[in-house]
Amino acid sequence: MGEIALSAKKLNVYYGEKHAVHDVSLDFAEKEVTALIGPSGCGKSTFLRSLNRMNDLIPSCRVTGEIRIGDRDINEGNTDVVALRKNIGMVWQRPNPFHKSIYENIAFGPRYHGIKNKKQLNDIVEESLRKAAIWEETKDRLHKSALALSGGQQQRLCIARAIAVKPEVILMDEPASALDPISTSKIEELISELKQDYSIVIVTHNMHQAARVSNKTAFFLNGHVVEYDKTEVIFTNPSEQRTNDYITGRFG
Ligand SMILES: Nc1ncnc2c1ncn2[C@@H]1O[C@H](COP(=O)(O)OP(=O)(O)OP(=O)(O)O)[C@@H](O)[C@H]1O
Repeated sequence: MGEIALSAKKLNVYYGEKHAVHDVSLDFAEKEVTALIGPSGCGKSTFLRSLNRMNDLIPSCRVTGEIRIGDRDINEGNTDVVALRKNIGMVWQRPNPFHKSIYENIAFGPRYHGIKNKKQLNDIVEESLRKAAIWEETKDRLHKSALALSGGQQQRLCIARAIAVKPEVILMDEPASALDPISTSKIEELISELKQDYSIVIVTHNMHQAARVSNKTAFFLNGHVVEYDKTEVIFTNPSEQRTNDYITGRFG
């Protein structure tokens, strides 16, 4: 494994009395894609959201354990959560562009974080859209509404928006599940490109997708991680019978 970008240690997540994630410890390597798979309700999204403290927004939610990035635990009280979410970006299941122009969707984050220079903002917009493989489709309509883009284009725009603030890690919660097959394959190609620069953690229901895009896979069941290994091992020679049963479609 390369350098560790992000690490969960004995992470537990509760919604009131409901214990949704049990004692999960996982290391995510720099510049690798890690897929989180498992049946509906097994805690994948809850775990993913805890990696940049998105669960803080849910009043009943309580988290124990550590999430380490570098030498810091993000669950410490003095964490700057805005800076944290700049460093660990998020792409959601449904594309959620702001009701603004394509340009403003991308420039918003860098501007919020203090970049005012117009040329610098222009460069960031172009670079982010290029990296998200949507520059050619948008360069002549940068000041038109982002909502006029197709769903697949909107999702690539949302990826560009996440990239624009220069994160180290990008979290993706089923980023292609609302898209058609062509848009899905564009997102998958993009993920393969992006891992040259970022660590990516992706929740997916689609096992073919996990097998295609990820280096490592964690199999979740009832809030526990049953098995975590190289993706090829999980899909061809898992150690646990429950992993084998899941990937061969016996349940879930
Ligand atoms: N906001 C919430 N309040 C209360 N319980 C919740 C909340 N969100 C999730 N849960 C519960 O926590 C458990 C884990 O849910 P989670 O959404 O993390 O699973 P998942 O594996 O991502 O499922 P899916 O694949 O269907 O999205 C489930 O039992 C779910 O009902």
